[in-house]
Amino acid sequence: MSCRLSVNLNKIAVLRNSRGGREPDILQAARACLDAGAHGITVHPRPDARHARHDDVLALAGLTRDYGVEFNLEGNPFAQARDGYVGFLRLCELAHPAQATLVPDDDAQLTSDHGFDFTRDAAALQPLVARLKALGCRVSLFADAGSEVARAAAIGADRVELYTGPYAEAFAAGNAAAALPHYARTARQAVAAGMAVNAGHDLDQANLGAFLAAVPGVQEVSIGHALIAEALYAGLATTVSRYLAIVAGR
Ligand SMILES: CC(=O)[C@@H](O)[C@H](O)COP(=O)(O)O
Ligand SMILES: NCC(=O)COP(=O)(O)O
Repeated sequence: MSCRLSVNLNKIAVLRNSRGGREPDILQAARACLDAGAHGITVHPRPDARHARHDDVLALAGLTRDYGVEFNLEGNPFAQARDGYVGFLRLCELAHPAQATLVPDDDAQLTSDHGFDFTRDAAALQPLVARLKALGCRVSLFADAGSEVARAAAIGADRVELYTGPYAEAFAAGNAAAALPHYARTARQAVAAGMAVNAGHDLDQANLGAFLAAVPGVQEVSIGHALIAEALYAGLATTVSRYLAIVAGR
């Protein structure tokens, strides 16, 4: 099966949140991605609500249900509920995402930057994975290349999502050939343990092809930061032309 693309809309929410109000509208962005053929939508709400918020999650859950596509909700299942954030498990109970991707990032992190330590975290993860599966969610665990992914299967995970940040860095430095075998080996181990493989973080139009060519069996990539940046460049010329037409007609 070919790889599926889930578009992460966190950055649309960041831009909107920077001004308050509704623009850019995360639902309009989601519709544009899905109308263009994207296979699903991802968001990664964080407890401080700097990205997608609780209301975005519920609205996107409805929209993706209407489109009949996958909604992938990412988050740290250990983060405490607090003002404005009900906690990841509760959010999954409310939104019923098709896929829940568990990511061990803490509040101080700018963005996700590592996968789980499956040996250390197994006992804590197992009941949470079971609860999510009882809700009907496919469960994916964020994993570093080279980590003990076979243990993720023992925890009950359906998939692992390979954290591709280090690959993206290596690619930018011209060292992709050194990094890719670690990802390929980890992907094979995951499949041998009975799971499927997703991948994400800092993937872009430049580095994605080489990754998919080298890493077997990747079923889904979730891409946000670079995709939204690339979309800005792709759309700026058209948009500037439209403004020029308006000011020229004054
Ligand atoms: C798990 C992962 O890698 C993504 O959810 C990523 O964290 C999204 O990017 P931002 O943190 O920049 O929103
Ligand atoms: N799971 C990775 C994701 O959703 C998007 O990560 P990025 O492309 O914003 O780095």
